[in-house]
Amino acid sequence: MKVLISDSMSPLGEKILTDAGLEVDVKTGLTPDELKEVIGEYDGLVVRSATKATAEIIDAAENLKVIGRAGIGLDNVDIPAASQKGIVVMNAPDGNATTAAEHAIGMMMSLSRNIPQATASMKEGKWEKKSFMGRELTGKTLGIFGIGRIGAIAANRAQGLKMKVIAYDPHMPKEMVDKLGVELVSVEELAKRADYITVHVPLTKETANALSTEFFTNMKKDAMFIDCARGGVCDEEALYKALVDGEIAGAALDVFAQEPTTKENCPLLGLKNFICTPHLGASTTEAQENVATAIAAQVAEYLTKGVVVNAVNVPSVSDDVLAQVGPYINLGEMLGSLHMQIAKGGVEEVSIEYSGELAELNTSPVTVAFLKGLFTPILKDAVNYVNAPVIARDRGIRVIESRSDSSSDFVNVLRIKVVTNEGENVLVGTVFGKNEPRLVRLNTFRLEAQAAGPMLLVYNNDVPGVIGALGTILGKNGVNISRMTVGREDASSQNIILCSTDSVISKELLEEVKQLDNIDDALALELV
Ligand SMILES: NC(=O)C1=CN([C@@H]2O[C@H](COP(=O)(O)OP(=O)(O)OC[C@H]3O[C@@H](n4cnc5c(N)ncnc54)[C@H](O)[C@@H]3O)[C@@H](O)[C@H]2O)C=CC1
Ligand SMILES: O=C(O)C(=O)COP(=O)(O)O
Repeated sequence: MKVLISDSMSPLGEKILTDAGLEVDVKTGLTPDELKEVIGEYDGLVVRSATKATAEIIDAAENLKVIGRAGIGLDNVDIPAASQKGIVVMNAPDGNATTAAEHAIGMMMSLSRNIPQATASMKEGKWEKKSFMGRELTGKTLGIFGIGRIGAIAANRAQGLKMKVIAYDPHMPKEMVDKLGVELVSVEELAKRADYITVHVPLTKETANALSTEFFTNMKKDAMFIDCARGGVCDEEALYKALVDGEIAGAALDVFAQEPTTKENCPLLGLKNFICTPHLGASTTEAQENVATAIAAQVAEYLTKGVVVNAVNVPSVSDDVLAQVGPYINLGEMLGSLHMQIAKGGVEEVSIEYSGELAELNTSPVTVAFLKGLFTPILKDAVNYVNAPVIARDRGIRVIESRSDSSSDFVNVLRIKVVTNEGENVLVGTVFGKNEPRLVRLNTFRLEAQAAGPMLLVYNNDVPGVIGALGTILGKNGVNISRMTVGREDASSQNIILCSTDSVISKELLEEVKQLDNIDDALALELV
């Protein structure tokens, strides 16, 4: 079998693949057309972030069985297209965390002491001692936006530099953050108190452009901003304005909305108080050896033995188990994703009840799939079918499983309650036919919904005219409703409406929907 390594990578990865008996070609810098031409020859493709494994490439990949990402982010891989072709997509989410955190600390020091600017000045033949007055880090406050793996390492290193560390992460329980010696604060407090802000969240629906004018205006005028996580989390136009208007003193970016980045597509590059690196967060020998060896071992294991490790689109279970519980794995993952999207506050406890015939099966892969679904909206590519239970444990989330052999209305029922620090939700699902997952209860509302793709969930009063008004406003905004289910609450005048739409509901449209008469609340949901 043949594997193509299409991005620059530690040679240790290639060695692992050839030692496993695979034929390996290393061809970096291929154009999309060149890749499309050769991809048909390969059973495996190993990438970093430069190669774009688009639907078109995947379509041309006649023999491809696995795509391995040496690193975390899978933004460059069309996962639904791969899943549709039965191609396993896997990543190596652990190997570069320390290196990425160190890069953020390096950026903080460079900003504080004007190291890049002073280097450039000396190289121009100048000796500008007075222009580059710096600032000490000791005693200053570092604010961490997203305290997961990398955020926690950055916190630890900053504490070593005698900094006070505060963090904002609405999905992290306070006790876990306390254990790191870090104070958990609101997003406003983070902006207002920190002397330096460093970003360590994935790009999700919730984090896209989350750091914008309001955040920068709340920051101290002499504070500095660092983002080594993902382009698109920080609104680059707002950052530009904040730097020019003196709302903040400096900024450092390693990641950009558009990469590769130039002065033409990113005016920040023209500012003196802005420093940058070309997505170097994971680029150390150590991290590259970690991720290359991990992904090569995973790809070799799959191609030679059929064993799936760290896949984001295929559960790690045998074919026998998959044949029995496969449809419930899809149901579990769907309920997990919906739960996180409707939950308010940080998750503390999950109770999963298996009833009916399902109670007699090996349901542990369903629990894992539920947890993967639960974390995907907030952690994105960092969660997979292997590490989801570990993430739950590390976040102090209690996972309680129970079984009952009776199920009221359906042959099989999966009932899942998620408790957060702000309340709880119950979702009930079942599988119709061979593989048709359905949501049949959302808290007290009974319904029968085929949840998929972009959706709009509306809580409304059960009075005439609501559906008409909703249809009109979506229609006016060019949003087509492909399916609509109304859920009734027993013995009350409340309804829910779940619409599947052909396009994603924008924030602005969602606000308009919320303003309609007799609508109490509305949420834009998405299942990918
Ligand atoms: N520049 C580079 O080369 C590299 C960038 N990265 C990126 O760094 C980021 C962080 O990676 P990890 O720490 O491994 O991920 P992680 O999944 O361990 O942590 C992410 C944290 O963000 C939190 N979060 C999610 N939504 C949030 C929100 N709306 N507000 C505040 N916090 C929120 C989560 O609860 C979680 O604790 C990812 O985007 C990853 O792709 C990772 C490696 C290298
Ligand atoms: O692992 C990640 O998510 C990264 O951002 C690193 O990207 P790279 O492998 O350096 O192209």
